[in-house]
Amino acid sequence: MKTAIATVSISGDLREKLAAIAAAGFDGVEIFENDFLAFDASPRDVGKMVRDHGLEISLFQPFRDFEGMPEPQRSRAFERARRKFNLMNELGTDLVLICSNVSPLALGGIDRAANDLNALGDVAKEHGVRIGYEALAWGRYINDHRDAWEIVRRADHDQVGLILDTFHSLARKVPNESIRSIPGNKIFFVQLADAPMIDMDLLYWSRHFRNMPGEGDLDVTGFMSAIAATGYDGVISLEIFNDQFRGGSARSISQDGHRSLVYLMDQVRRTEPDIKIEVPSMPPRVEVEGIEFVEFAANEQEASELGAMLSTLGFAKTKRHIAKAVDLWQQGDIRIVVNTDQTGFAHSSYLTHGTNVCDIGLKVSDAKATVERAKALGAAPFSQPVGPGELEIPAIRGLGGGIMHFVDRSGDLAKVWETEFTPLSTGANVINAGLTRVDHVAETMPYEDMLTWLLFNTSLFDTHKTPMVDVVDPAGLVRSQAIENADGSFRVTLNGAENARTFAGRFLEESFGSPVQHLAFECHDIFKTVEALTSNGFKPLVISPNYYDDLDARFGLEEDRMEMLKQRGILYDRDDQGGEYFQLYSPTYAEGFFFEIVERKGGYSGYGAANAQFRIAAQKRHLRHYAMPKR
Ligand SMILES: O=C(O)c1ccc(O)c(O)c1
Ligand SMILES: [Mg+2]
Repeated sequence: MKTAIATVSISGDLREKLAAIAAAGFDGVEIFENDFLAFDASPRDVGKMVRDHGLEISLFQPFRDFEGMPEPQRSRAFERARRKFNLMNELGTDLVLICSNVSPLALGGIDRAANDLNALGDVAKEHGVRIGYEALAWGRYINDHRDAWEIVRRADHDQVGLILDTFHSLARKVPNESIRSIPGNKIFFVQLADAPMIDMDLLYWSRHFRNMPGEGDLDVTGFMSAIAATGYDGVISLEIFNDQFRGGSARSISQDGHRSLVYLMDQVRRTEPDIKIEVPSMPPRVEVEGIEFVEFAANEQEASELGAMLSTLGFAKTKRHIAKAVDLWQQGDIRIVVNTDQTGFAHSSYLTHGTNVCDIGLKVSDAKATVERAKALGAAPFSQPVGPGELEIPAIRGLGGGIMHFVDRSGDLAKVWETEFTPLSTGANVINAGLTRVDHVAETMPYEDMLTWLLFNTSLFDTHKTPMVDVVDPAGLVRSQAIENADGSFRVTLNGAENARTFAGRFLEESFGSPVQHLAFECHDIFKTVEALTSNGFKPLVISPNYYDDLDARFGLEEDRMEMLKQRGILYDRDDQGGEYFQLYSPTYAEGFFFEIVERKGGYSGYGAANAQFRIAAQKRHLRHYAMPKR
């Protein structure tokens, strides 16, 4: 499998783009003509620059409005093509993409187009180049790969083949199965892009909203499986027109691109086991069974404030690490680790971000295999020296500067809490509040990084994404999307902040990019839980009475029930099947970190999106009214 990416897909000038593309591990590039035109080096020098980066020019594109023109435009188009073939010779590439004609002058007619391509095939042969014909979804007459293939078939020329682009085919819902009858050697090139399902003009959708395979909603895997079935063994190339990518980090977008291709081909291999697909073998997507622990990095002072908050939530400090200043707090199946050690990763995380979640431990089916798959997908393994009596726990670097550890049921790893920790005599008079497990981990990132997070999580773990929802903060929009496994034992919400004045954006800025902004714990009887919390001295976030008036209007709850919610500051939601969701929020801590307590009833599977706006407004009021702990 040879991989490539079009230069349009990422930001920078041509030199910056090439450096990022090479670093991400691609074999080649599609030179988008405008990137070449805007660059001030000769075609020969550009060709050399590409090869000096260890890349090849897999394709030159696009050549527009060629087939089916009347005279004199037809002759002009041939002349134009000759000029570009000369340019390709100098660049050192032998394949050009001709996209279907969009000109109002075009005459149409399948045989006319086939004849033109056949005649151009002769010219191409003189120059030692090949032509690939692609149907644009908005082409004037040709906008379906089945018609483009018919033209290529009738052109019947060795130099003329078909280029398939997932976007054009899937956006128009052309069945993937139609690809299987095309001979693989007549497919000259394959371009891949995904896109979110939005009802929009095709051209606008294509030019602004494409994203990497796996980041959108199109069946790119089905498409690629059909391609694989034709015997195609050429380049697979990303051609992504995306507004955020154009302005994003060239390095990280290129890395995502490479990850998306490895992930895609791994999926294809699993759905088409009989087809030979060259992709490094790797373990399948990892089954996550739950969250084993969440670790905070802190200093002594802030650890005691955090501890006070945990106590009001009903956690007990149960264990201390055998060698380090690391405490374990527990309630139900929840483990919170508070690390104030002056050495190691947690300490450097504290120095960078202040008190923050620096590490998340996941319970997985196979911890070693998780790291192996992560490495195959381009993630970095993590390790630090282990002291006497400590275990080597498989780990990787996550996004946003944190790390992730993986434990499974096998051998020593299952006993890490007994091996590395010694029990403390708690004695404290904290009342257990009935919190049973981590319901979800909520991560905040700049909006333009959301897809990176989405791909990272869904390519590594056996999870799916939920539809994106808009959350209105008084200062701007926050987009929110969840990643979950099938039984809900692993849920992460991604919250993309559009600006730094939103509650989420402010947290990111103040914490220097620390991603985990809140932890939500599950309980099974929120009213009982509140009783225990109150005895522990917990003070919930204060919600506006207006919220409860509206709640009453919307759901018509019984009066006492309504009063109970209002008195206790509990937010409420109900789905169409009658499933119910109860949410209670802690005050904010430090730079806007907080805890949430939720109860799900009757199969409610969402996150209370309808309540988020009112919760955020309350949190912002809280930030204004109460002095935050200073450091
Ligand atoms: O948007 C376009 O014009 C355009 C050009 C070339 C392509 O390969 C393509 O898929 C789209
Ligand atoms: Mg294309």
